[in-house]
Amino acid sequence: MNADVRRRPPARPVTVACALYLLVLVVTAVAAPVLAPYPPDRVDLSVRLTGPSAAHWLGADELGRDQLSRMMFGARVALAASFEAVALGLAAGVPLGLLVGYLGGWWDRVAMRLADVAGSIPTLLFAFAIIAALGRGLTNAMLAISIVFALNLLRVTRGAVLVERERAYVDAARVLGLGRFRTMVGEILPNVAGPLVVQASIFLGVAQLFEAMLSFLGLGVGTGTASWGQMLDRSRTYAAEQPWLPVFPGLAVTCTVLAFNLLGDGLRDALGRAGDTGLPWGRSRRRPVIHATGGAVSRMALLTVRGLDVRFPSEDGPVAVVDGVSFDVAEGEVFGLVGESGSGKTMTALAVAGLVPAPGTIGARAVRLDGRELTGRSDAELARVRGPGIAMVFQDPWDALSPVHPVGRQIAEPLRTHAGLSRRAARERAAELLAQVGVPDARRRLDDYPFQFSGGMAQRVMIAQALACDPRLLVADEPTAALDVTVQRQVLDLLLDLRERFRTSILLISHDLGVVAEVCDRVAVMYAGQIVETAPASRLFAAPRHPYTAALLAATPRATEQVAGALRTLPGTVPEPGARPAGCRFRPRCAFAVGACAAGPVPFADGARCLRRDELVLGRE
Ligand SMILES: Nc1ncnc2c1ncn2[C@@H]1O[C@H](COP(=O)(O)OP(=O)(O)OP(=O)(O)O)[C@@H](O)[C@H]1O
Repeated sequence: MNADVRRRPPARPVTVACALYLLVLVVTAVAAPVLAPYPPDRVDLSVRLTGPSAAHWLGADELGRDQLSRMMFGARVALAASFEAVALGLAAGVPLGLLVGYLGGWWDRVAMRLADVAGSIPTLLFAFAIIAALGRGLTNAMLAISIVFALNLLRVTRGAVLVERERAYVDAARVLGLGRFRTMVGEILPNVAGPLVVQASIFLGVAQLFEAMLSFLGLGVGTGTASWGQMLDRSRTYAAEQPWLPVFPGLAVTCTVLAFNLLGDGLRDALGRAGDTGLPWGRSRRRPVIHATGGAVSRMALLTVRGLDVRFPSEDGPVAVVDGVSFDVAEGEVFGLVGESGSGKTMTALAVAGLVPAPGTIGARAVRLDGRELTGRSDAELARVRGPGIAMVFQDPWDALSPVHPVGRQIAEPLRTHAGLSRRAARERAAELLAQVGVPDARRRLDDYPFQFSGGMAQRVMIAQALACDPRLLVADEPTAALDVTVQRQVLDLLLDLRERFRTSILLISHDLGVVAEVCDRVAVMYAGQIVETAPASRLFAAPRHPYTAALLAATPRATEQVAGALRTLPGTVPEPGARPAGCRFRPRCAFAVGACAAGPVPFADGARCLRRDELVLGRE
């Protein structure tokens, strides 16, 4: 893996620009008494209603007051009001949301019904009511806005807490004897901080807009104080005489609201990309996703898994849906996982990638990919490994591809995230990948949506996306189950072909024993979360050793026929070494051919033995 692949995704330029703008605004507001060229209230009737000039860069108002100075002091009002409203909203909404989300029950029901009632009243109307009750003034106006914010933040916090409280680390905290307060504040709150930060930054923009509106209506700051809303209000009367008057305060309000909103957007994207969990902040980022349980490991394989467990909490305690699974996948090998539905195949694959859904927990003595230990890594660290190290192809391509984005963008996304490619370079590479997986007219099809592709073609798109960062291991979970037989064959051929070209190892999960017999080098059979037998494909299907494997084969007559077909023994002679058969295109190391490339597990002369259709390997077993 090259150094580029590990780089953090760069922040979007627009987010950086917004952050810079807001920084300049804060500095200007704080240093307004020093930076402003004139006192904000200095009257000079000689320059009354003049436009921008060298002495007054933004012109002067109807009393000859310097517009630039008033704008600078107005920034103080705007920011102070916004921060006041959002701080009050956070102070009331977050603890309440944390409490009702964590405690649930009638606390939750009462709080949410009250929030529903309050939420049904329009914000401005609510503000008018509070101002009518408490009197005019910026503090009262912002108090009204902060109540609305608090209700919104209560909902956001509660929603996030409902997700978090079901996670295993909360159970672990309880087991450790942490009290409710410490669990809520020390464990859950840091994990819900991400969406709250994003929401708060968006509310800062909203508060700014409300401050301007209320001041414009004369309900905010007192008439003497410089504020952008008041400047806009005054400019209405004199706009015909001096059209510049509303331009700068209007621009300031628009830019500031936009900047807060775009900053919130940027933060949401950045936080989402960093963790892939939607709630990536806080302690879970530092918590290991796969817990190491100790033990020795082989150093030979590309993927080594030892003692892998996946547990889900249940009323009777944690249930192991994957129980002490161990296997190796060699470089360039196709390793099959078979077993009945619910035996734990998908969970095994998800656990290897650290993607088991909450509240599942993963434990392993070792999960080593290409020499790198994955146990003990946080979710953010694993997210960086997934694209370049492990990629996944799922059963249903339409489910796994976003329906609202063109496929080109979906293939380019991991390239931009993991490899840090520019938009143009990622698009170029996406076109190459689409062509490599056999999508005709690839460049033109980059702008098509998934629904415009047939099943087989959509599966190819997903394979292209999975291959975008040259993964060392491709996990294919029932990649052909949703496809008809002809297309199945093409997709399997494609996977094998890609394995040959890129030496990608494949962990293939399938119900279809015929497919597994044809394409896998070795196969592990799973039953009730455990691997009961692992063997080379030919041996496993020809002479199953475990009764469950035999029963599995016997229970699927169609597959038995297919397997038998794949392993059919043909009378033949051992050809001369070096004679490469026409049909044997998968493996360079296969130097022999037998008839029409469909030999069985019968030893030939010199110990040669055809272990698979299309393949003859000398002395493999
Ligand atoms: N979110 C979850 N919470 C609790 N148990 C789960 C969850 N997801 C899966 N399981 C359980 O884990 C076990 C293994 O599921 P898994 O999806 O790995 O099976 P599988 O062998 O891949 O089956 P299939 O071939 O039908 O996909 C099943 O008993 C399933 O019910």
